[in-house]
Amino acid sequence: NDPEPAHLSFRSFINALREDGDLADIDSPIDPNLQAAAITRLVCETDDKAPLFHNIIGAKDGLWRILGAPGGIRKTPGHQYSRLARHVALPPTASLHDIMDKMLSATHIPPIEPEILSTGPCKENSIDGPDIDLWKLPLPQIHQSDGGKYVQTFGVHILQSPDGTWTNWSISRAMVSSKNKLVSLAANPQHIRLIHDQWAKEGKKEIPWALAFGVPPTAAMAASMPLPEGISDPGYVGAMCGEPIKMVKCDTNDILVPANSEIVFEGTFSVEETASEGPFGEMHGYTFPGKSIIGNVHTINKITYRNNAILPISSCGRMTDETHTMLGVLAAARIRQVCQDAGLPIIQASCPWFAHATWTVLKVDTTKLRALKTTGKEFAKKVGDLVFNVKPGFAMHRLILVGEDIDIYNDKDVLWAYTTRCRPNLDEVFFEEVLGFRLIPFMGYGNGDPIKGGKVVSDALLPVEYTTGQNWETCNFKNAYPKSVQDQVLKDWESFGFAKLQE
Ligand SMILES: CC1=C(C(=O)O)[C@@H]2CC(C)(C)c3c(C)c(C)cc4c3N2[C@@]12C(=O)NC(=O)N=C2N4C[C@H](O)[C@H](O)[C@H](O)COP(=O)(O)O
Ligand SMILES: [K+]
Repeated sequence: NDPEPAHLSFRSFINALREDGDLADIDSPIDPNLQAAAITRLVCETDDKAPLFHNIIGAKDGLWRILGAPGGIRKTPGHQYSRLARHVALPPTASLHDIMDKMLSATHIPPIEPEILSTGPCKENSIDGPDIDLWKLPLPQIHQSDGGKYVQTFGVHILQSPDGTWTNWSISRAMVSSKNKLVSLAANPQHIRLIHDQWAKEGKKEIPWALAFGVPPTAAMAASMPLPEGISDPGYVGAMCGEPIKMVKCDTNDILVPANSEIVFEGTFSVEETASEGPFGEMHGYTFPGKSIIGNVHTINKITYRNNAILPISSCGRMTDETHTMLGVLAAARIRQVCQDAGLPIIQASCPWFAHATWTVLKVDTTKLRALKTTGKEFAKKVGDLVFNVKPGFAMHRLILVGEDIDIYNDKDVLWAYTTRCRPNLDEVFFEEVLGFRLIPFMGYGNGDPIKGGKVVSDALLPVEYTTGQNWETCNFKNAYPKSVQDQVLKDWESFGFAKLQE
């Protein structure tokens, strides 16, 4: 057991899940080829416990056990987001808004730089360059039609800008392309691509790189969040936690990795060497068999790992997995922050699971909105011009604006407002000149330009909310009857034979 708390140690996090009754310890022999990911996939589709596979077929010398669905949601009422909450030291009852607030909490405070230790648990075992043969490891096959073994679906890529002033953590998929190489998806506008291009401009051939698996959970959350360019994740996470993250230096380069990482791949990210990447079962729920693209190659020069190391995996696809609960939610969180920093009256943001991280719902403070003396058309254009031109907005293709009466974390509320208050076309502002997200099927496999346009701000605020405020009575039990009638109905409810009401 690690001395650090759950948000600072992957092992403590797993113990916390077990204490929450949110972990399935599986000792049966499980095949890393499809079986582990298939169990994880069904866990994601049924919101069940995170599976910890202790007996992976082919594992040896401590490589490896597998944890699935590290960022999944639960069906336990009031504890739906407890697995995410444990990532950021919040109680199991935390709401998505609380989790987003925590992840944004270091936005305007100084960083706390990491503490560099001489060694750590990630150094307990190692495999040196000439002995590295990834094919001998129990590599997971995540989906049957993936173009290769995606060993990387929840590790954190660590790269630095050429001048070393910026350290970036990010999650990006990577599959094994040879016995000591991976090939990753590193596309614009992601920072992994940006930093790659910075080194290319300096004429460098190989970029010092590390890929750390089983990092402190807060680090995995930051790696999944689009922080502003130049903001180093380690210092941001330190500021969020109120204490420095403990790091150690790689043996074969100067990259720092979290000291208690489960597994570390040390090596270089190639400026020029490419290989075929994909297809992969992606965040929007599709695999297009046989469709691969060109990815960039990472060469592994050394592997270090903890005793009985655990490889975390994300078996992503249809809702609900880490590409929705972390990629989507944390992009929405940053969109809220960007709007607030620009002085827009946005008080909350959400990323409904059914939209597979392509929609962000923005709750507007309509009192402040009315003070702007603006119209829906103008306001929608202002929001879109801002959000669709900054990195946090790149994956989102629809923004929906709603007023205070809508609980944006409740799908029924969001769809009620969208379907009844936003007149198609007239109440929508379209954006065809902004960066689009190729991975969405209507983009990459659609009718138009795969990486440009196809975005919209749907204004689900009625005109009266821009002038004098809501002038309607919602026709539901809570708003269409006097309190005395509601109280009587609730008092008699079960005695009339009706089922106990959910709180
Ligand atoms: C789009 C992505 C994936 C896909 O759908 O295949 C793939 C799936 C997996 C690995 C499961 C996955 C998980 C589990 C999580 C949590 C996030 C992602 C991914 N993968 C992708 C990827 O392969 N390429 C990519 O560009 N961004 C991805 N993100 C999102 C990024 O992490 C996020 O945008 C960060 O903000 C990036 O950091 P900065 O650049 O902002 O510093
Ligand atoms: K990041």
